[in-house]
Amino acid sequence: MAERVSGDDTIFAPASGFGRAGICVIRISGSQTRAALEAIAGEVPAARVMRLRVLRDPLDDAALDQALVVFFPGPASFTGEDVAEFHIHGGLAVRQAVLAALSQITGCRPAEAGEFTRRAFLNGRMDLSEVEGLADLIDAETEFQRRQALRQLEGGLGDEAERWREEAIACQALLEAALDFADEGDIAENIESEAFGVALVLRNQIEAQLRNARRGERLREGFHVVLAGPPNAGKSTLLNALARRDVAIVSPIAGTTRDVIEVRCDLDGLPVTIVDTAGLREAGDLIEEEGMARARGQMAQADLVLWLDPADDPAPLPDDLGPHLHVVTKVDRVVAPVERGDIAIAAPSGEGMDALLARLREAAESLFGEGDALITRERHRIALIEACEALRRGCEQRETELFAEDMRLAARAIGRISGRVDVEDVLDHLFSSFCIGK
Ligand SMILES: Nc1nc2c(ncn2[C@@H]2O[C@H](COP(=O)(O)OP(=O)(O)OP(=O)(O)O)[C@@H](O)[C@H]2O)c(=O)[nH]1
Ligand SMILES: [K+]
Ligand SMILES: [Mg+2]
Repeated sequence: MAERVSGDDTIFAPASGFGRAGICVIRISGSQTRAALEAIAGEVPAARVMRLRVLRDPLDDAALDQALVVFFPGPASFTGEDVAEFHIHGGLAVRQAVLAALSQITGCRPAEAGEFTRRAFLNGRMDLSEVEGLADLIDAETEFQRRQALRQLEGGLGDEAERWREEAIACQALLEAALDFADEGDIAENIESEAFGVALVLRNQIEAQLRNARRGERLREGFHVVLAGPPNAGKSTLLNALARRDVAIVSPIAGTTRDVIEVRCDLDGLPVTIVDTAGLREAGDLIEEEGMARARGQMAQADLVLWLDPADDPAPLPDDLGPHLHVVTKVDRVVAPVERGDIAIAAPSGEGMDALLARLREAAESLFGEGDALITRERHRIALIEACEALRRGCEQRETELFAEDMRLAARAIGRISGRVDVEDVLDHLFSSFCIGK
């Protein structure tokens, strides 16, 4: 990532999506925000009140657009700095003209991806877990993802982690007090056993959340369903039916699909990624071999494999299949009722599709489970596992000093969640995942 020119720069960028639209919001943040408002909108409007203004080119005073203008003085703004928004007409030429006008203001430059949010973090307006919640909210594709992201943006994880961190610090303080009273045996012992109790309760609370961790992470990423089976089993036909669009090539030629094709679907709010793969068989050219290797790789990582087994040409289930549903396809091609498998479908006519969807939903729900997970990223999980380890080790120490040191380490590990410690490595990665203007 490029070095930032200077922390004092005033940055600007369109905050709404690209392309032609009714309105485009251009956001400005930094010490030159007032200057930019005066130069382009003619005045600095009262705080947090929208005003209709003609925007003008600061060089020749030519009108650029009619816009709604709003000013958020720092520190009570999104970034903590002076912030303004121009709600201009969303045409490409209008946007270009206003951005060009902003470039002419001394100290103003276009923002990098995530730079507004980075400033909000650095100015203490959001903690790291809230920044992640914001990133997830912008990326949320389904209702469940939206809810989880919003909870995190509102501090669901950050507040809890802060409470845990304070408990660990309180425990460390108790142990240090016990050291001070080391000469008076009873007092020291009582304090130490109180610390022991605090550490134990804390560890139980964190472990309870860790049990939900995979669920939170999987909800962010989506439930992974892999379609597998012999060539011509109807995998691509089923993918197209589930995606409700023509994503993959379907043909009567065995070995049509070679690459892995992924489609993200919304199953009543649950995010599901459906993966189509190359048909598995003995023979094949080099490309087909590679396709089958990829198919096997996908099957190994799947949350659920749908093994497709054509009614008119039975394909036995592989031995080492993990969680799966045995789906008999092309049931319209046989006269006798199908006696094998978990479910029977004919995707082109829609037969059995409602039942298949219900089974998929059941499987996804049992993975995602009930209730709300706080932990949504591997980063959180690793920090909390480390904290639990320090809490456990501390309780087993014979020396009070070592017990206290482990509590300090536990607090430090928990502190990584909100970005109080060791954040630099996370920051660049996280902010670069944002769009420009956020
Ligand atoms: N009659 C009938 N034909 C089907 C059904 N499902 C798929 N087909 C046909 O079966 C053929 C193979 O379907 P595909 O979806 O390409 O099969 P595939 O499993 O993706 O095949 P590969 O990509 O080659 O591994 C196509 O001609 C489909 O139209 C079905 O339920 N009934
Ligand atoms: K085919
Ligand atoms: Mg196919």
